[in-house]
Formats: sequence, structure tokens, C-alpha cells
Amino acid sequence: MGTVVAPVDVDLVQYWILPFPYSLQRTRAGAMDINVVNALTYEDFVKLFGNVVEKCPLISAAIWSHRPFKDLADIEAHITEFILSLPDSGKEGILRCHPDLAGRDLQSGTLTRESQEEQSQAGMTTLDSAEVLQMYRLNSEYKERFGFPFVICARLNKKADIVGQLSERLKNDRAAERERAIEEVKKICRLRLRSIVLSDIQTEL
Ligand SMILES: NC(=O)N[C@H]1NC(=O)NC1=O
Repeated sequence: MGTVVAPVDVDLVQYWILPFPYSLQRTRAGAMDINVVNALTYEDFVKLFGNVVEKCPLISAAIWSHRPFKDLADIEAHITEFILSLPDSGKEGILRCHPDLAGRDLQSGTLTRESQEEQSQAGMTTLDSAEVLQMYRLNSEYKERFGFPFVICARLNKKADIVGQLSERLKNDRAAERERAIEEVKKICRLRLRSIVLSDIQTEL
């Protein structure tokens, strides 16, 4: 592991991120020790950050080349740059890696851990049967229209907002909606990154 360089006015505490065998060190103020992240092999980096964009470990594998990172924001900036450099088909590919909200993966228990937590936080796991049917119909209509699933940062939206936005965004044209959905992917990514390295800090966008 690399040398730990800490500001003089903070204590470093050991911080375990399960199931990864690393103790990332952080300051009392919550700042990540970027040196520890920069010392990760690419295998471990991808294990740790591989799902910050849902089911797209290629992105963290790609941005590992940009080490050393200055800080968490720098990692995020490289992820954003990578996503924005993709052609439209690549951006739509990223969207297609996302599970529907309240969809088949949720019903069958096959969501990723992150997505399960997010969907649960947004109330998607406690819908009644009429609400599940409503989500199914809106998701199907959306996919039929755009060819990719409706994506929204579930941790920043409650059930009613999600239904409202799903209906509203159906009115967009495909290009505008692709960009809108990628903005949501960036928000999801930002919160996932923060919860990996700053799990006790309240986050806001
Ligand atoms: N479809 C969709 O928005 N999926 C997601 N959103 C989110 O915050 N987590 C997800 O899996």
C-alpha cells in the first residue's frame, strides 16, 4: 500500500469496506485516503469500483489507467469523461445494463446489491400489485419508445416522483431522453462512489 499522506489536523481511522480486504483510511472529516485507492491493482480496483455504473465494470477497468487520482471527484470526473466520450450506441448500451425499476429482477431477487438498496430506498420493493402493474406498463411503454430502459437515480426520488417522471419523460425525443438518462447514471454513480468510500457521510447533489 502507498504512503499515507494526511492533513495534520485529522486522525486517521481504519475503515473496512466489506467484502474487500482493505482498510481504507479516512480522515475524521470524511476525506478518503486516495493513496490507498491509487495503490490498488487493477483487479482490486475493478472489484471495488466495478459496479459504480451498473453492470459496467469496463468503465472502472478503463479509468484505472488514469491513476494517480487526486481525489474522489477526480475518479468521478474520469468516469464522466469516459461515458461522455462514447457514441450514442455506447451510451444506450450503458442504459440497457440497468434493471427496470420494480421490474423482473426485483421480483426474482436478482438485482445487484446496489440496485436492491436503491430500489428499496425509493419504495419500489413495497409497491402493491396495482402499482407494480402501473410500473410494468410505463416501463414497457418507455422501452418500446426508446429502446432502452427508464433510468432514474432512485436514491434521490420517491415513488410518486418516479411515476411522475416516467410519464413526463416519455414525451421527450430519443436524443434528449438519452442525455437525460445519462445524467441520472452520473448521479447514481456519484452516490455509489461516495457510499464506497464515505459510507457514514450524508450525500447530496
Ligand atoms: N432503471 C433504473 O433507474 N435503475 C436504477 N436506478 C437506480 O438508482 N438504481 C437502479 O438500479
